[in-house]
Amino acid sequence: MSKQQTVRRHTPRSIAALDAPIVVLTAYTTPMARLLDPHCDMLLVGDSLGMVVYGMESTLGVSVDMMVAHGQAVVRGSEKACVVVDLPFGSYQESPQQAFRTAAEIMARTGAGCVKLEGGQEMAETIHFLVQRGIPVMGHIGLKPQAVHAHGGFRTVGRGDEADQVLRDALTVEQAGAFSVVIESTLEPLARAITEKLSIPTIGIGASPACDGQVLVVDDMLGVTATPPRFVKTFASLGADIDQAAAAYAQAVRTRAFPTARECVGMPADHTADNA
Ligand SMILES: Nc1nc(=O)c2c([nH]1)NC[C@@H]1CN(c3ccc(C(=O)N[C@@H](CCC(=O)O)C(=O)O)cc3)CN21
Ligand SMILES: CC(C)C(=O)C(=O)O
Repeated sequence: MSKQQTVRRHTPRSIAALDAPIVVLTAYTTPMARLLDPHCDMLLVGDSLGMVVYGMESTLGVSVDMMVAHGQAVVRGSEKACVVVDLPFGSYQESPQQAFRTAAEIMARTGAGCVKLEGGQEMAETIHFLVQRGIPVMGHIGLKPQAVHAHGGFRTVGRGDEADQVLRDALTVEQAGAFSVVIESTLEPLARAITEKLSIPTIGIGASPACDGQVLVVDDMLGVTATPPRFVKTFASLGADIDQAAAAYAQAVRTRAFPTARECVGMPADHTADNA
């Protein structure tokens, strides 16, 4: 976005080498990417955009073209953060070859330097296939929203016997060559065990402070989402601000308090002078 060449963008390699807590937020648009970029190590163009931006009930309806459009927007609006784009439902699960074609298309069309895909052991072969061919991959284990129907809803994963499977997932994802892994909606002891066993950074969402980094959906942390997941902390109340602003605008229009001369194009100078 900028003409200066001084800012070097984070890469999957430089992210994997960070030892401080890693700061990640989702972003879906250029103006939001511009605002978040100075503060984040990574920006995730998550397929959560189907729910957050488009009002879908799950992420299953998100297409490659939607991910490309929003991926392009976020790459344009950022210069320092590593941008990672989700592979959407149905675009990679069939085979490693299908995953490669989708990841290559997304990276070629957006300029993003890596992709994220959901899955543990069952996706190890696919992750390995991509990584061997030059595509850095971020894994995603625990609650996998694209498997919401198999999970039986958006719920905590890794209670009891399930914990062993999630730990195996983590180890195989690392072995397959992922540079980092998202852990979603798991209990603290499991997230801690995984983070201790892995040498790649773990990025938690609803997965405790034991992780190497944290990610939240930006609309959730800004207080825009009507009913966010329980693990969210809101750092602003933009939903309330927008409500107030819309109410003030509506009243100004209805009372003709807006626009005044200063907000009009091409008004004579003697009219605008009062408001200058
Ligand atoms: N706005 C938004 N924020 C997210 O973090 C998010 C999305 N959308 N969409 C994709 C996935 C789905 N995620 C979710 C969504 C809901 C819960 C949730 O409501 N969980 C319940 C607990 C339910 C249970 O354990 O039975 C909660 O109360 O937080 C969790 C993760 C996380 N991701
Ligand atoms: C919730 C995060 C981790 C995600 O995968 C998404 O935004 O789609």
